[in-house]
Amino acid sequence: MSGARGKPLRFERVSKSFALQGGGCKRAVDSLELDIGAGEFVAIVGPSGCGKSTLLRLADGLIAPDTGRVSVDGSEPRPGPDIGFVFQNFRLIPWRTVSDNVGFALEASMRSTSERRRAALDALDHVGLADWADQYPSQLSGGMRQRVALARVLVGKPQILLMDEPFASLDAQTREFMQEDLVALCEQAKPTVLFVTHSIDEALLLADRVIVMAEGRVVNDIDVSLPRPRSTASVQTDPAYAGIRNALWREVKALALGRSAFDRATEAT
Ligand SMILES: Nc1ncnc2c1ncn2[C@@H]1O[C@H](COP(=O)(O)OP(=O)(O)OP(=O)(O)O)[C@@H](O)[C@H]1O
Repeated sequence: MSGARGKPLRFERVSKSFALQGGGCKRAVDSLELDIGAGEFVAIVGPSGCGKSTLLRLADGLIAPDTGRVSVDGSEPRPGPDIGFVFQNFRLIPWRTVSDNVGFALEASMRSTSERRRAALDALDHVGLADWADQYPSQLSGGMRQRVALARVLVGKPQILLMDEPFASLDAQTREFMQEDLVALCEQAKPTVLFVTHSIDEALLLADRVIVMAEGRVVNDIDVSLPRPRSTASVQTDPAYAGIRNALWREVKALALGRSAFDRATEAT
C-alpha cells in the first residue's frame, strides 16, 4: 500500500434526504459539518439509522448532497480507485479468482494483464494472502474474504478509505487480527479513513478521533489521544482508556435509548 497518501475530506453544511415509499421523506444527514485532516483516521459511531452509511456514500460521490458541499482536497469526490470502499458483506465476484477480484479494480487504469496480476499479488501479499491468489472466494473463510476485499481496495492506493462496519460479520478472533492488520497498514500508508462501527472498543483501537452522530448530525467529536503504535493489549491497558470508553459508551447508549429512558435505566442501577 506504499505510495498512498491521505487527502483532507470536508463536509460543509451537508444535508441529504430520501423519498419514502408512500410519500414524505427522511432526512438522513442534516446540515452536517465535519473536517477530516489528511491522513486522519476517524471512526463514526451512533445509533442505527443516524446517517453513518449515508455519510460514507456522500464521501464516495455515490450520492450527491441536496444542499451543502462535500469535498476531497477541495474537489467534488468521484467514485474510483482514489477512494476505496470496504463493506461489511465483502462483495467479491464469485466466478473470479482471488487475484482477478483484486485486479478487477485496476481494469480501467491498467491495461496489461501481467501488470494487473503483479499489482494484485503485491496487494494480496500485504494482507497475507498471496498464496491464495488462484483460489475462488467460495474456497476462503469469512476473514480471508474480507482480507481480499481489503486488498481489492488497497491495490488502488486509495487516498481516502471508507469502511462501513467492515469487520462486523467476522468472529471475534478474526476481527481482532483484522483490526491489528488495519492499524499496521494505515500507520504505514496513512490514507484518510472514515470507519463506521457499532463497537466502541474497535473505534478506540483504530481511530485518532471518534465522531458521535445522532439524527444526521455530529453531536460529539472526541480525540483519542492513546499512543501509537497500538495493539488491542496496549490500548486496553492504557490508563486513559477506561475513562474515554465509559464516556463514549454512556453517550451512545443514551442516544440509542433516548435520554429519559437512559436516565431511568442508570438511576435503577
Ligand atoms: N435509499 C434510501 N431510501 C430511503 N431511505 C433511506 C435510504 N438510505 C438511507 N435511508 C434512511 O436514512 C436514514 C439513515 O440511514 P443510514 O443507512 O445512513 O443509517 P446508519 O446510521 O448507517 O444505520 P445502521 O447503523 O443501521 O447501518 C435511515 O432512516 C434510513 O432508513
